[in-house]
Amino acid sequence: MVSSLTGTFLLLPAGDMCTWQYQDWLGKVAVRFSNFFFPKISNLYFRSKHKSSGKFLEKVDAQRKAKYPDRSKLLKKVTVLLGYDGIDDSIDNELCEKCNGGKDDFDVSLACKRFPSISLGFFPPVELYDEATCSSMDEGLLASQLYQQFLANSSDPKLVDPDSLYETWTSLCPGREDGNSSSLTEHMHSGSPTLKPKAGRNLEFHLDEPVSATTMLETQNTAAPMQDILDRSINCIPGLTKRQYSQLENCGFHTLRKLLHHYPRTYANLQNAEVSIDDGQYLIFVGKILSSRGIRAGYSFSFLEVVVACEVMQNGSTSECIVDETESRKLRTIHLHLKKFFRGTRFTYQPFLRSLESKHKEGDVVCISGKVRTMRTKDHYEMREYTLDTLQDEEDSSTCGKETLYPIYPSKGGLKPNYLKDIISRGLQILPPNIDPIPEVIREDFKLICLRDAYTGIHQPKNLAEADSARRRLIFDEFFYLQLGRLYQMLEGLGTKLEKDGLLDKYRKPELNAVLVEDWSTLTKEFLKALPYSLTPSQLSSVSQIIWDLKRPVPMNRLLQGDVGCGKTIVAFLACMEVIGSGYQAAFMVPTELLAVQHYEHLLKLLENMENRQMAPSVVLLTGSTSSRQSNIIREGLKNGDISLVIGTHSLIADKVEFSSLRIAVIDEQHRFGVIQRGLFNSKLYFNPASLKLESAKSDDSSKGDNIMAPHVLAMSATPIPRTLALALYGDMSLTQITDLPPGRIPIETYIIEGNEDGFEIVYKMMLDELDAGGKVYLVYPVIEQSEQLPQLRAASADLKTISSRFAGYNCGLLHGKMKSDMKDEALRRFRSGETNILLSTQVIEIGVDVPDASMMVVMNAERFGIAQLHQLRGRVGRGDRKSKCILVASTPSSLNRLKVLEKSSDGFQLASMDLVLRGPGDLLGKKQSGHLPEFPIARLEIDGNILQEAHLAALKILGESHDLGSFHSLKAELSMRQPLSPLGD
Ligand SMILES: Nc1ncnc2c1ncn2[C@@H]1O[C@H](COP(=O)(O)OP(=O)(O)OP(=O)(O)O)[C@@H](O)[C@H]1O
Repeated sequence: MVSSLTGTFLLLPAGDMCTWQYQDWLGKVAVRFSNFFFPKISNLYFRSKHKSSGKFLEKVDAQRKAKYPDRSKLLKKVTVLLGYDGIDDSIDNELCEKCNGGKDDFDVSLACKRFPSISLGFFPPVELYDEATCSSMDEGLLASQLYQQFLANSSDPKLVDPDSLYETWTSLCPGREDGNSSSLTEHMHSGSPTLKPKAGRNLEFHLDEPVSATTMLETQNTAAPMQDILDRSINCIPGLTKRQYSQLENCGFHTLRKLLHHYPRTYANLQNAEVSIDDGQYLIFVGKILSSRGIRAGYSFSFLEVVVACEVMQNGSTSECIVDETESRKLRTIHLHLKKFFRGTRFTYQPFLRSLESKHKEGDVVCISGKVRTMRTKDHYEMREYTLDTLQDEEDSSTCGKETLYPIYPSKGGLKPNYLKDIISRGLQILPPNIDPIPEVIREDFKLICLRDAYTGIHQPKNLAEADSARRRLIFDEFFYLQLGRLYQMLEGLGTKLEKDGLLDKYRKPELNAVLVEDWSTLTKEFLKALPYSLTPSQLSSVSQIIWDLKRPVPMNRLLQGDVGCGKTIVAFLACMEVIGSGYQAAFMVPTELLAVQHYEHLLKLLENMENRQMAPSVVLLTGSTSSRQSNIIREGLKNGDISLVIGTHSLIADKVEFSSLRIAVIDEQHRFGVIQRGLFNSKLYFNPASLKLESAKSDDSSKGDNIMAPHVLAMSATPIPRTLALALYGDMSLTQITDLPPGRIPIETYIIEGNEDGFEIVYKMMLDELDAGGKVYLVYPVIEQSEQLPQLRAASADLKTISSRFAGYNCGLLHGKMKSDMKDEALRRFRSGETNILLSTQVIEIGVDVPDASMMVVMNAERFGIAQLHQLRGRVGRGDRKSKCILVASTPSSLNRLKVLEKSSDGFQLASMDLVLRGPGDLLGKKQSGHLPEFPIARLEIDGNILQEAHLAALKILGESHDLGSFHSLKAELSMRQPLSPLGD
């Protein structure tokens, strides 16, 4: 094997070797080079059986003037000749074995002497750099520059410590440490002095020496694409070990962006240790370094201990006390022991420890902040979590310790807050200044700080004001890209510039356009005539706005909001009629079968009332309970266009369901559908011109030039979500609100009653009165069956017997989610028709159930429900002209207060806003629905509504200038890096 390989090797001309693409090897070899490789290879060389490898080592030496990759290439060959698969293999096997336990008696310096191409300390100690890091460093632009600096400085034989690599990094990207926000690129462009390593210290750079032309060019090239650094793998952070890298990866920190978006939970406001020092406090001190020692404490364990002496007040006195010499005696000296621990044999080498020690010089004045722990000896404290800043002089110390915020991070996936803090701070150091995709003019207009300052400000704020502006900028970003993405998608669907400008104009001016009833399609007008009531002004204007949208060659994405029972369904039916009247199809998707059946029956009844019955479109019901034979017929009808309107559950989004010419998708209770379900629904609902069968039926011009348009989407929400939330979910701001209730509605009387014996007597008495007066009663329970774990909860099934015997003269029915579909329909039908007078139910009735003459609702264990949910439930009564009551039975006196808001208010918007503030948007939409919200890691919709509005305006401004973002390359790139957005707000 060796000989054959040797043969191959010798045939290769040296020139070829120089051109080989061994970039990835460069990193790998760099990793191993100074730590294991030279001693090991040399060691192996001295074994007689590997004499041939010696020749190649000599060849390596002969190539000493060649570029580094060529030498590394040769070294790799040597390992292969020695019988290993490569350097990795050799290290992982025999070489590591020695490293871990065997006595390594080989004198490295001898090898260096013999082969001058081998220089020790050529690279930073490789223990802390894994292969991945190095190869990615090699790819990274900043990294490559740094790498070049190291190569250029290769003559320095000093072994360097791992931390210093990122010190160098910092010096390449001057950061906030020195308060200087100027950038490397700024230096380059302004022609100001450039960065170059200081002679003799390969990890320091200063500004007064020119760099070579190559470095200059590289640096200039690096300037433009810097914003993509955020989406690079976290292994671009220097100093990350392989273990750290995989730990972070496992916890979801795949990119630098993900890491930097792990925001502090809060900030501890560090105080000067003026009064007392207690265990676990976060404090700030200014003092002088007394000593710095790197200590080898075991075979594979070492630590650095820096002792700092600080003067603090005697307990009980404050700085103001020092007015004269005598008073100043009240000062006492304490000793802080700053400790950093290292595990691993490689950290026990003396050069490493000496180099750590040398970072902290005796007599340096430093500012230390962090968590203190008292030690046994009086006035001695230990700090393991700390930040240390060396002050220029003692005067500096006066500015220290005024107010310093110490970020407290949430832990993630087992990674400790302090560990994350450290990694994040390293991540911040490699951020170049030019990462901001948002143009300066927008930043100025909306008074935003730049992105790099925002990241620094949120993670390492100097004061609360800085943290606050950072937070504002980051929230702005969360909203801005959401809005930009939505609007961009909408513009993409449009053909001409005029149309695009028109759309943007529409969103700039919130006043809505409407189509007069006269201009509605004939079918819509006929259907309107068949209604047993007149539309309320709000319903009428909602239909007119929607029809205006339907006539435009832009897919509508509109949310129809309205308080419970305000009559949204009829508005959606009219929109469907308009589309059908123009020769297209409509789909109406609801979350439950119960609701699908109800809507279907309701619509059929209305269509029956139509004067011109021939005009009535074909309507079908498709749910999970539809027989497969029936489903096949329905699918066929939808495909060939025979069916105009389908009402159904999520069966509508099944793969098999195809439409001939779907033009509108109505999604009732839209937030009840999962993200994936809605995505599927959107993607499949594309108008298919090939199978257009109803072309001849077109009666208006709404379809001109739009035969490849996505269907309009009308989402409805019975949960009256506040405007900010709606805007966040629907960046295009197509929001229609029904603000009035149908006439004749009498406000529901709400009572909060404690569920004790007396309380229930009152409740039963009120129920009996209602039943005697001819009313119908819903009894709502939190659970179906009684459970041993929660005996205090009343259960619907268990209560059936009790209630039936208590109200012997009246019929009771049961309705819950576990019942079969037809049983549920039957239970509701009997209640609607009056065959049953009391319906014991779970929250299954919460959504959309419409029994207009139901006049009383009693909610058991009402404290188990959210405010918005109770409001929804309460909306099941009071839907007709009968005076209705809602009784909320609270099982504990403490929960009475929370429920009282429902007694006072019947305004769904007000109650929902309250819920939003109290519990956040996820809870408002129900726990299962929280995933529907776009990710807002830092923004709080309930308090950041104004920023959302600004972000919307900024997005309009940007797109107004460039519809396809062609003039904003960085923004476009940023947008594409963020999650693709669906038209429904996911
Ligand atoms: N303009 C109107 N005049 C009189 N009654 C109306 C009017 N509009 C709707 N209704 C009736 O009001 C009741 C509630 O309407 P609908 O079910 O559409 O409300 P909704 O907004 O969908 O309520 P929910 O949020 O509970 O689903 C229905 O019985 C409906 O027939």
